[in-house]
Amino acid sequence: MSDLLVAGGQVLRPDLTVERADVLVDRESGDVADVVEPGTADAAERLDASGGLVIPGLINAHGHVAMTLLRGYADDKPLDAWLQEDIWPVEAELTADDIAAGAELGIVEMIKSGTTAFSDMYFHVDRIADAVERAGVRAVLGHTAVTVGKDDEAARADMQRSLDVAKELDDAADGRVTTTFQPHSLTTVGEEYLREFVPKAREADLPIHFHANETENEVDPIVDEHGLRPLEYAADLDLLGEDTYVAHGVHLDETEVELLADTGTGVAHCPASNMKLASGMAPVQRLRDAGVTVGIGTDGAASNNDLDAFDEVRDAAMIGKLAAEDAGAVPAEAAVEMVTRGSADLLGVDSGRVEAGANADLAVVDLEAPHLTPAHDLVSHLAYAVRGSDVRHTVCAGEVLMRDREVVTLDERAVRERASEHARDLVARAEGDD
Ligand SMILES: N[C@@H](CCSC[C@H]1O[C@@H](n2cnc3c(=O)[nH]cnc32)[C@H](O)[C@@H]1O)C(=O)O
Ligand SMILES: [Zn+2]
Repeated sequence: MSDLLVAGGQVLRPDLTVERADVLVDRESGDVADVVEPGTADAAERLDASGGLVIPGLINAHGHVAMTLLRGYADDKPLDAWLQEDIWPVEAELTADDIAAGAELGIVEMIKSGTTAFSDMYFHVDRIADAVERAGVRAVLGHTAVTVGKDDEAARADMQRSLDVAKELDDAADGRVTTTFQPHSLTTVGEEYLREFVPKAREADLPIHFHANETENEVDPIVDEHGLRPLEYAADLDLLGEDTYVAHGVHLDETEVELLADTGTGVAHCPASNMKLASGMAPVQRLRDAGVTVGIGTDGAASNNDLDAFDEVRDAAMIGKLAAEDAGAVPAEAAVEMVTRGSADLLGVDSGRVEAGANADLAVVDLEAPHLTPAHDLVSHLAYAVRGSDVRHTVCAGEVLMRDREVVTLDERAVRERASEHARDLVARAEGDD
C-alpha cells in the first residue's frame, strides 16, 4: 500500500467550510484520493491531525527564494535605491553555490510555515530546481532577464537564457517544477528585446511572469516614453494573457484593471514588500471586483523579511482594507482564497484545495494554542491569527516533507549553517570589492 491518511482533525473544504474528516492520500499519484468520515479509512502511513486543521498548502505566488541570503542586509530604502545601491552590487557576486544554499534555506523556511508551492524569479535556476527536487516542494521557476546596463550581445544572451531555461527545466523533479519566461520588468528590459523575444516565448507556449506597476517610478518613464500606461504597453508587446501573471500591480489605473480582467492576466500581490519599500497599496478589492485573479506572494526575504505566507495573508487583508478605505474590503475568506486557489491559478497547478483528484499538497495547523482560542471561525483564524510556526505537518505531492515540526527531506540545521556561511562570505566579497 502506498497510502497516507491524515487523520483525526478538521479539514478546510474548497468552499471554505470546515468539517471533521480524514484525508486519504494516494502517494503513487500524489493526489488526494478522498476526504472521508473520521475513522472510516486506514492506510500504511498516518499523520496525526488531532487538535489540528488540515488546509491546502499555501502557495507563494512571487519571490526570489535565494534572497534569503540577503535577509536583513539592507533595509529601510525605496525600491530603486535599495536595488541599485545595496542589492544588485551584492547579487553581482552571487555564485551558483550561494544560490543553492539560499534556495535550500528559503525552501526549509517555507516548508516549516506550511507553504508547498512557490513561484520564483532568479538565476542559476538549475540549482534552485535541484533544491526543489530534493526538498519535495513544487515550484514555478525561471531565469530573470535584465537588459539595462548590458551591451547588446549580453542583453540578447540573457533574454535567450530565459527562454532556454524555461524550456529545459519545464517538468523537472517529476513534474513538480514548471517554468515561466521572465523579463524582469518593463523598465529593466529594453523595448527592442521585448519585441524580439516575447513572440518567441509565445511560440514556445511559455507562460510569462514579470514585475509590473510596482512603484510610481516604474510607471512615469513608460508613460513619458510611449504615451501609454505600463500595462497598455505590455498589451502592445503581447505580454498579457491567460498564462501571464505580473508581480505587484500596485499603481494601476482603471484601464489597466480592465485590461488585466479582459486578458485573463493574473496579479501576484506582495503586500509586505509593498509596505516595506513604501511602494504603495495595490487595489486588491478593485481587482477582485473586476474579476482579476489575484494570488499572494512574499517577494524576496530581503524586502519582507520572511517567507511566512500566513503573515502575507494577514497583510493582504489589512492593506486591502486601507487601500479601499473600507473595513469590509478583502475579508478573511478572500485573503485565504487568494493564497490558495488564487495563487494556484497563477502558477497553473491543481493545488490549493483539499479535494479528491487535486494534488495532495497539504499543511496541518495546530489549533491548540492561546492565540487560536477560542475557535469561533477558523477561516478568520487562518487570515488573522495563525502563524507559520503553528504548522505541525507539511505534505507535498503526497509525500511528508515535515512531520511534527521536523523537516524530513532536508537537514534544517545543516541548511541554516551552510546558508549563514555563504551569506557571510558573499557580503565579505561584495564589500571587499568596493
Ligand atoms: N540581477 C540579475 C537578474 C535579476 S534576478 C531578479 C531580480 O529581481 C530583484 N528584485 C527583488 N525584489 C524585487 C522587487 O520587488 N522589484 C523588482 N525587482 C526585485 C532581485 O534582487 C533580482 O535582482 C541580472 O542583472 O541579470
Ligand atoms: Zn520581486
